[in-house]
Amino acid sequence: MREFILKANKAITSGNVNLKDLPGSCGRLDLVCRCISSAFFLSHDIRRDTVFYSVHYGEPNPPVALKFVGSELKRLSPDERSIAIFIKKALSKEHNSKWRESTPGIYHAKKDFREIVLEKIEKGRNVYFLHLRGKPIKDVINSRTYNEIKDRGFVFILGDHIGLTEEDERFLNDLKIEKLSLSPLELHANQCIDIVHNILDKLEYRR
Ligand SMILES: C[S@@+](CC[C@H](N)C(=O)[O-])C[C@H]1O[C@@H](n2cnc3c(N)ncnc32)[C@H](O)[C@@H]1O
Repeated sequence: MREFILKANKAITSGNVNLKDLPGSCGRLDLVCRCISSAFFLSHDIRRDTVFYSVHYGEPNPPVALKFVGSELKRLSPDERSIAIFIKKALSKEHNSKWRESTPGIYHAKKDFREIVLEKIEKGRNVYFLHLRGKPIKDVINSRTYNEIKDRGFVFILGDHIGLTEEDERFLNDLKIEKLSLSPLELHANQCIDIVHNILDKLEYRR
C-alpha cells in the first residue's frame, strides 16, 4: 500500500469551488488536483494500491480532510477540472469526525493533519516526510530494504507551495519521522508523487 498525505495550507474548505479559478479563489486547489492525478492515474488504469489524503486549511472552515481510495474510485478522470468537480461535491457535505463517503472512493471528515499522521504511526506504517534536505531516498528504500519493510505499507507526507509550518516539522521530528529527499532541486508536490511511484514501481517489479 502506498499512501500520501498532502497538507494544503490554503485549499478551500467549503463547496464554494469556482471551477474557473482553482488556483486563486480556491486556494491552490489546482495543486491538490494535480497531486491526485499523479497519485492515481496510469495510462488507461488506476493505481488501486494507493490512498491519497489532502488536508485543507483554507477558508472558511478549516481543517477539512479528504481521502481518496484507489481501489474504490469510479468515474474520476485525470484532468484537474474533473477532479475538482468531485472535490467540490465532497466539500459541499457536512463534515464530522468520522470518514463519510461522498462519491465512490472519496471520503470527507473534520480531521486535522496531525490526527491522520498519528493514525498511520499507530497502524505501524513506514511513514516518511518528503523534504528537500532529507536523506536521499535510495539510502533508505532500496533493493536491500524494500522486501523487509514493504508489508507495513508506505506513507509519504508532503507540503504544498508553502510547505509545512515549523510546528508541523517539529511535530514530525518528535515522532522520529524520517525526512527523505528525492532530488537536489526543489520540486512541485505532484512531481514528488510521480518520482516516489516510479522508485517503488522499479523495486516492486524489479526493473
Ligand atoms: C513546492 S514544494 C514546497 C516549497 C516550500 N516553499 C517549502 O519550503 O517547503 C512542495 C513539497 O514538495 C516536497 N518536495 C519538494 N522538493 C523536494 C525534494 N527535492 N525532495 C523531497 N521532497 C520535496 C516537500 O514535501 C515540499 O513541501
